[in-house]
Amino acid sequence: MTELQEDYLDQTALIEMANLIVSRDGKNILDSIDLRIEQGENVAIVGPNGSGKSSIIKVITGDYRPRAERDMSFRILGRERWNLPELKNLMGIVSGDLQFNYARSICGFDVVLSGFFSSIGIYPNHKVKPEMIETVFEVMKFLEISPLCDKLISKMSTGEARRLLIARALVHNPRVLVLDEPANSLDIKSHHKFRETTRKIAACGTNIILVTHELADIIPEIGRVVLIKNGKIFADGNKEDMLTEEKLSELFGLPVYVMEKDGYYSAWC
Ligand SMILES: Nc1ncnc2c1ncn2[C@@H]1O[C@H](COP(=O)(O)OP(=O)(O)OP(=O)(O)O)[C@@H](O)[C@H]1O
Repeated sequence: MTELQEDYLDQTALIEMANLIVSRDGKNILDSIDLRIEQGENVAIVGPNGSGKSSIIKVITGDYRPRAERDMSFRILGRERWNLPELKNLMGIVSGDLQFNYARSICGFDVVLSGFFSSIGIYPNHKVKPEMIETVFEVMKFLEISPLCDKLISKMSTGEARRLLIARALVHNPRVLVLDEPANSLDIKSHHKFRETTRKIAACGTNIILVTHELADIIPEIGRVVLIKNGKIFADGNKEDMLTEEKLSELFGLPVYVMEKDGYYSAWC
């Protein structure tokens, strides 16, 4: 854990948003969002396609700026302003966009190593220190992906590449791992492996913020679910109270059936 991280180990919320609005093309894609996520809390953000889930993540990562309304506030660990290296130390991000950027010939080891430089691959100007190399080996071992060291990411399966990108996100030992639709296009076995990986990370005390429309992605360690609809928070609370047939039917606008088994949920209609 870095000094910066230790400084913030208090009761300050991890993320606080109040009356947060984001507009694009004259439309509020996020509208009056009030959201507080505590340190140590694992949260899933669930909603239909286009509801605003990824936009919330893009606000957190600084890619989208909220509108400067008078009563708007947005803080991460109590602070309104963060520079990129600080945010990078705090959060690891895995998204589909990132995987698309990596669709070329870079070996697994370099993909993970490039997490230290927030780059796509390793370049001559990167100063690679021995402790970075050690960390890459450690993280790959922890995630049980050491055999992917020499394999080109362009030749990996989607599941392998996804776990590699999680390793890339973890090299800084971040406090928070943000997963945006992480299990898209994974088959049943890869999905299982992915969930086991996420559980292992959560067990080590890393906060998980998961964005998904797939209930099966929500690991038992996630206790809170925020439902998003049309850019607004539709409901927010304990997983058991949110993942009900009544709430999900209203969220998706059609009758949804839900089943729970061993802490995992699935839904169909
Ligand atoms: N840069 C942008 N310019 C214009 N519209 C945008 C932009 N980014 C997002 N939107 C719109 O905002 C809405 C919310 O998008 P967002 O990607 O946050 O949804 P989502 O819930 O993550 O969807 P999905 O599940 O399909 O990934 C969508 O209608 C989308 O078209």
